[in-house]
Amino acid sequence: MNQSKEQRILNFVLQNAVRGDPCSVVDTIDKYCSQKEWAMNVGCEKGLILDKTVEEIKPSVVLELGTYCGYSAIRIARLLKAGARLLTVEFNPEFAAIAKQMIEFAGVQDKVNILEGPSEEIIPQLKKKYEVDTLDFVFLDHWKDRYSPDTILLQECNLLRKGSVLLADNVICPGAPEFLKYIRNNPSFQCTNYPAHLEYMEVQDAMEKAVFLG
Ligand SMILES: O=C(NCCCCCn1ccc2cnccc21)c1cc(-c2ccc(F)cc2)cc(O)c1O
Ligand SMILES: [Mg+2]
Repeated sequence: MNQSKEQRILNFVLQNAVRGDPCSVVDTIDKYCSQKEWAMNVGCEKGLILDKTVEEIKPSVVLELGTYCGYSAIRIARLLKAGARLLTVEFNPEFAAIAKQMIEFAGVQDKVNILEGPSEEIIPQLKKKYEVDTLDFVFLDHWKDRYSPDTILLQECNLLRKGSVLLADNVICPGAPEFLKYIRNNPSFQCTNYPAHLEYMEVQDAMEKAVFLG
């Protein structure tokens, strides 16, 4: 049975990156996906916006929606302080299996917990099953039409506190118009837009940051 694109990306990392070095894994994925096969990693340009947001917040508890191959999970985890943890949600079992191997190869597995399933099922379990009190940082990178319902669900589940930061990928391409409408008209959020390019392409995209005001 021929390999998936995600398996090819993992194999390229296993053969070309440095085990235990998260930056080399990130750079190797970017090299493969810019030169050989496009893939929906957040990429290096938007990845820098993600890095700066994480470094600013210094979060203890992070939720990522949309693991894919683990690229952004590795970017986030490499910047987390000792004892901080990342919970990342992936509903595609093949992607979750690839991400697990990628995260282990990068050496950040002690900071990362991959939760398999749809966000609408996982989010209500975070407090009791995953011992989360509140979330310091949420990276939204899953189905674009789930960004606003899941933001509402996070509030309903009391998972946000004054100062919790949401960062959403792809608000221009593929786009998340309903999310932008919801979040920018909601007085409980302070929004900032970060124009950028779609990963590995000369196509306009942007990230949206939203700080929960409580
Ligand atoms: O679709 C994107 N991502 C989501 C993938 C599916 C997530 C499924 N999933 C994961 C966890 C989870 C939990 N609950 C429910 C569902 C869940 C995406 C697409 C593009 C893109 C594609 C083509 C193109 F021409 C231009 C741009 C670029 C990106 O950066 C993207 O992120
Ligand atoms: Mg994305």
